[in-house]
Amino acid sequence: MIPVKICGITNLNDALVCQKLGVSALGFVFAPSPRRVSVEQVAQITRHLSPLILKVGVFVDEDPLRIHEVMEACRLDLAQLHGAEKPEHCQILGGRVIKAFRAGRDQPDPEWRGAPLRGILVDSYAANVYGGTGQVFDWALVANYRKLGFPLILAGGLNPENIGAALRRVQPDGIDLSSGVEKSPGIKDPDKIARLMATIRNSSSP
Ligand SMILES: O=C(O)c1ccccc1N[C@@H]1O[C@H](COP(=O)(O)O)[C@@H](O)[C@H]1O
Repeated sequence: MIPVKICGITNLNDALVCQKLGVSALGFVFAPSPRRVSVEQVAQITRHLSPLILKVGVFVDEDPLRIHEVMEACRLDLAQLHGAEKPEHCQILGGRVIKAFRAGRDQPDPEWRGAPLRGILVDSYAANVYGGTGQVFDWALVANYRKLGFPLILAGGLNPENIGAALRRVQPDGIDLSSGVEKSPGIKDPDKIARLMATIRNSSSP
């Protein structure tokens, strides 16, 4: 089954629901967002989670030394970078990085080839917002980013209704959802997550 990341977790209950439903990774947003969380909140949540689920911090143009501090304090496995960060950032973070590109907006410049990354994420572009837009982009644009040669995570407006089509069309190495599985900004909807996981499970059975 394809690895699933649910982003914008703000409370332990939502995190435990995701863990129980078989989600592979949880995202915590440390950038301006209706889903923004503090270091203290995330440290409290992650101490109750299985060591076998990945914990990911989401940052926008944050000082890499600060990111490192936050990752240590919150026991995070990876940093997901949504701003104008450069490959040097990823080096400082020991390569424990997923770099986000906004489809059609951020160019997959050659400087990223061979950068110390675990993978790239392709998200939608919306003016003045760095993520969590709830908007789908033209999936044909993914081809441009695949050329960088990293495992590719698809994001941007995914939800239980469109996930089947997205998997068939893009065949990503992972998917990332935030607003499409919420009741309201920052509060997840267990029914939507259960439907999402059931659809993915059915679409990956032989
Ligand atoms: O979720 C946020 O609020 C957010 C804020 C700033 C940067 C990234 C953010 N989340 C990431 O945005 C994409 C897509 O979200 P959506 O499914 O379209 O709502 C995803 O990669 C989240 O990790």
